[in-house]
Amino acid sequence: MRIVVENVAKTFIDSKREVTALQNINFSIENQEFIVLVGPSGCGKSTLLNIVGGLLSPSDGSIYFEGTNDKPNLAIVFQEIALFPWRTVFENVVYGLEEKGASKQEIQEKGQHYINMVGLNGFEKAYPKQLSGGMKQRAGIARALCIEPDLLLMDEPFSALDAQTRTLMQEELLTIWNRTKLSTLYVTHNIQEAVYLADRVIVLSRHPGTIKQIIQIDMPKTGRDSVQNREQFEKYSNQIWDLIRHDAQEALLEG
Ligand SMILES: Nc1ncnc2c1ncn2[C@@H]1O[C@H](COP(=O)(O)OP(=O)(O)OP(=O)(O)O)[C@@H](O)[C@H]1O
Repeated sequence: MRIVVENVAKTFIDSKREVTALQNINFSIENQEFIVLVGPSGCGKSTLLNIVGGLLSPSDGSIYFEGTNDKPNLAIVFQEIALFPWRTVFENVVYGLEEKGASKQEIQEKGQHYINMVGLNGFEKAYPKQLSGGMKQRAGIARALCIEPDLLLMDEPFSALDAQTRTLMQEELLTIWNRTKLSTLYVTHNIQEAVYLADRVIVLSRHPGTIKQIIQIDMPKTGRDSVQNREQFEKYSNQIWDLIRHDAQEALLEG
């Protein structure tokens, strides 16, 4: 499936003011592509992700899902994973499958498969309150993977985690992606995370949010952070930071 975002704009209107959060947004997500949206605070990253995910409607423009006649299957992972506290890890992970009316056998097999994939085997019967932040995030990812979505949407999924857990989760996400090759739209503030994960990075500018540049990361999907690749990794990181710096400074001053 290919996703086309065409001329999307979004204006929020409330009693006090009108905010044009996005304007003239055009890009595609090719089948099995990992796209990362980066940009300073308030540039409209989450708004765009929510529009592609169908949680918000655009004020203008359209999203097309090419190559499918059915309603596309989308899964979203947020920064704060909302697990059902009264359900075990396993029951949380298979929630979407149950909703779809999957058979008992399918629920059992897929649930276990994705729990194993995110490294939560042994914790199937644990409840969310017994899990660390990183483990909750893994459970949320397994829940999203379990419905085998056409598109995985992730909005700063690791930003509430400590730096070391975050690095490990990035590595695991890449391993999972190499196995599943799911088309993914991923939002982050973090430039290194973007260069580490993306096939293409979309850099947004703010007020209103428009696409400043789309950068193809021409590096193999494994070992990007290795010593041999350091120079190229830094080249991409610097290129993106140069595009964002001015807007980020403005965002800082505006608070
Ligand atoms: N429901 C809303 N009502 C009014 N304005 C909104 C609403 N949601 C977002 N905005 C505004 O739209 C702009 C983009 O917000 P959005 O949250 O998408 O940015 P972001 O890039 O994800 O920011 P951050 O990185 O800080 O999470 C901001 O100016 C924000 O204040």
